[in-house]
Amino acid sequence: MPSKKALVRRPSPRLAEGLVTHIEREKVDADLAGEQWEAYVEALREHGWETIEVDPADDCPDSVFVEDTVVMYRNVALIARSGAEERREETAGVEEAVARLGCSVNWIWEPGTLDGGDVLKVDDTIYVGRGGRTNAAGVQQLRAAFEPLGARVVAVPVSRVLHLKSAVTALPDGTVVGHIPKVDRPALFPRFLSVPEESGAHVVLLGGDKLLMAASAPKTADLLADLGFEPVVVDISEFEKLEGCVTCLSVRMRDLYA
Ligand SMILES: NC(=O)NCCC[C@H](N)C(=O)O
Repeated sequence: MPSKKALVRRPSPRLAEGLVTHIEREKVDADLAGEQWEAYVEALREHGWETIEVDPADDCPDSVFVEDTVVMYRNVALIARSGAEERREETAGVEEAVARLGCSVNWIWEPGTLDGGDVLKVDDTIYVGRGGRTNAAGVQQLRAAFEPLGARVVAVPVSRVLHLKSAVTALPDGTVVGHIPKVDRPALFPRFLSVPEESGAHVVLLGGDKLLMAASAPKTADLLADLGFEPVVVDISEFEKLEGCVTCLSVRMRDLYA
């Protein structure tokens, strides 16, 4: 049975200073964010995930968005190099955590930039968003790291949102879901389902038909339930104010060689 481990990282006391790029800044309630983070972690645990806390990075406001720091494929952890310089110090603790788990570690190097939020895996196809945070050299380095291991890397333009996974994610059957106004090229995905809300495009596969989703996408939750999936809903409003999604608050590790 595949392992179900997930990296998470406690919010920094400086969370409210996190970056915003495509939306207006709104005041973040740090206490509420802490409660929402605990509930998110609990939802992962309740569905069979062993959560592993990366050492906190209190000086890095965006460190809770741990998914951006590393891309996992099989047993290899590719440490990212964010397109936002402010986020580059976040990787040190993550590197230690993945090494402790026995992963092989590889790195995105200058001049490459890549955020984990730009990488969507659907079986052995790895879609990578070329956008504000991931550049062409980052795409090439991702290819060089993972194609020899059996992946096919498909580059996708991203201009309307922060990351590829802010625009699209995938259901357990591989269908890509996205809110059309935010997706540059829906035709690049072989099976695409349009959803009625922007945050409805963000699903975390918990196992089986269960999908972790944000409370801000009730119509999409209904649509997906009607298609036979089981939405598990968490409120992440304080992270959404910083352009965070359910996907970016953890790194799911399904294929660890352990
Ligand atoms: N993968 C993600 O969706 N990450 C969200 C990162 C939000 C953070 N405020 C940032 O701008 O980097």
